[in-house]
Amino acid sequence: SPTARSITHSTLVTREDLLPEYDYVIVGGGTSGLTVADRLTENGKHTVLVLERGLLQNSSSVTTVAGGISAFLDPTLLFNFTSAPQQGLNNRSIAVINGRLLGGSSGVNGMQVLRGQREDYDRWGSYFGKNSEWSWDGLLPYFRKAWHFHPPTPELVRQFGIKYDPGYWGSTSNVHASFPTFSWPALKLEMAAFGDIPGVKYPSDSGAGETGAYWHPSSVDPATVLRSFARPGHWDGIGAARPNYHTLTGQRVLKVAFHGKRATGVVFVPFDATDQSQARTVKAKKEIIMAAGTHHTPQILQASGVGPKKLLAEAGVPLVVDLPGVGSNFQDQPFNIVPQFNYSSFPFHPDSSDLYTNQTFIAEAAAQFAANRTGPLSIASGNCASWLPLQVIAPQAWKDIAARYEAQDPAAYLPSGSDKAVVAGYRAQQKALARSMRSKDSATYNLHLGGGYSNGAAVYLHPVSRGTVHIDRADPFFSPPEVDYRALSNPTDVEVLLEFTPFTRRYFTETRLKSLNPVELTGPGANATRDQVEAWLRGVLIPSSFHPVGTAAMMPRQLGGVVDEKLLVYGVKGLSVVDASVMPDLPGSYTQQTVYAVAEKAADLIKARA
Ligand SMILES: Cc1cc2nc3c(=O)[nH]c(=O)nc-3n(C[C@H](O)[C@H](O)[C@H](O)COP(=O)(O)OP(=O)(O)OC[C@H]3O[C@@H](n4cnc5c(N)ncnc54)[C@H](O)[C@@H]3O)c2cc1C
Repeated sequence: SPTARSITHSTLVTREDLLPEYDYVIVGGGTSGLTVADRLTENGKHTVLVLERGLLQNSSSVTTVAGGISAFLDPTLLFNFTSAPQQGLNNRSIAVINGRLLGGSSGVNGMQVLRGQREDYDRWGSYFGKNSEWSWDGLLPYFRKAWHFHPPTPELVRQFGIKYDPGYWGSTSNVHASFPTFSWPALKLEMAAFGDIPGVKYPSDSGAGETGAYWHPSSVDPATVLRSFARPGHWDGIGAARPNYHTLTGQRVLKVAFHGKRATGVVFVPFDATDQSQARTVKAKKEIIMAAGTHHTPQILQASGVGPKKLLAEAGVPLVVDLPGVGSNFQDQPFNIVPQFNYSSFPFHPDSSDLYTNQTFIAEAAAQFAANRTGPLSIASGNCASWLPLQVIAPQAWKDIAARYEAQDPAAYLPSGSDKAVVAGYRAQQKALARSMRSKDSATYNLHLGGGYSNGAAVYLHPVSRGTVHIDRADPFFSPPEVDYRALSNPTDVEVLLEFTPFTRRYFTETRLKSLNPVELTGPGANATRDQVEAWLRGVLIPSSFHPVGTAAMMPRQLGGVVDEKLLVYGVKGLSVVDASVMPDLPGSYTQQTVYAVAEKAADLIKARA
């Protein structure tokens, strides 16, 4: 049975084959970059070059669905660097994980397909006033365009009561969202247990933009049961008919070249170069499109002279435009934030741990998958979870938490010396996020269900601490970016997280799950004081669920924005950003579905000004 997909290449060129000039040069052939490249080359009118740091990788670690982590465990597919020591986390440094291959992080992610709540996208538009085209209604057509939805099998629907509504999805994209053919029996009870908690809803579809508990698809092609990602979705096979589309892999873009304030080209070197002796420049007639992801897009912009004046001066980079927002407003979603619970009476068989411990079950599952690509090995990293508002998880405390947060001096917990535009932007976010904290329709807590006798996989969806991504002042081009999550730097994040543990305990021990005799295994202990819980959090929390956003935020320039509503970089011409870095703040979900939708919209914006 196939473990790797056969590929009809799009046109992979060598450095020697490059044209001297393209209409568009796209920096980064990842999730957003390949989506935009596909759409810009469709009508044959524009020449496009994609420059990608990684290689075309098609090993089974990329394509395998089962468990959803084989790519994540393969270091050849990932960037390899660590964050700044985190003061709020006992000075621990954290691995900064990103996909480094053609297809980017969509080629290594956990394949969970989720979108945020309506309010998230309306909030983005609100930063521009009342008439912004960025809104839930404005993005819904792009969510539909971005995904080809395949409903769950009738058997799975019957067994688990899965609700879905194809009206929230499309069926034309080559990026697929589908369900496994099998799921773990315990999930039915675990999902039902959320209904024992006042205020938890069961929306009609995971894509309805609502809070609650729901089943969601995975980015898996149901025809092959292999990972569906940006490369097969937007690149494989399309190039032969598109001589206007070139891709060059294994190249590290160092900077954007400018003529005055106009971006004219891109300077790049082979990925293993350690100096600029092999640097080449390729020109762009119309636009340079940044799609290198939330960590690398700000690095390249800053190294090009687009960023905070002071940082650039310290790094010896000549200034093109002082844009203090480049690399500020950095956000990701913390996990490892609640105790682990194990059920001591667990009548369900099989369960997900059987795939690791039960040799007979493993052999049967492998045989079933080899025979018809069904069964437990068709599950990626899971398909059901809850996405809950603060007032559901903290019915006593939410009002005070929101009020204290809103009353904060906006500069108090930003990096000292933050530019006044960055502070003003944070003030705008603070007001909007305080509204989200009070809303029944905005999720802050996520508990992911794995179908086993052990659980505690919570994610904090809307942290209010803000970090930074900066060039290494000593070596802006070849050193990795300095990534500082500044985790738990804002005390509101501690206040919110202190509510997560008691709520999780409530879910396991005060709902129908009580019948399974859950035991709290890890964590601060049921009798821990708030100080002890906080100390425990600082010792274990991981500040990234691999959902980084915000470092080239789409916000007004006077609010520290980097790109406008058309995704054009302020203060220069011919330069745009289309990746996750443009999200001004996090959606109440994981990020890939939104990245694809934003990229689809970006392609339309770029075509409209062609
Ligand atoms: C391990 C992991 C698990 C995840 N799990 C999920 C999940 O289950 N569900 C979900 O919704 N989201 C998940 N995500 C997040 C989601 O995949 C990302 O939000 C999304 O793919 C980001 O898309 P992007 O276009 O912004 O960046 P990317 O897809 O990362 O693309 C950036 C590209 O730019 C290239 N690049 C970087 N620097 C340079 C340079 N200097 N020159 C040339 N090229 C460069 C990179 O190699 C990469 O290919 C996960 C992410 C990771 C890393």
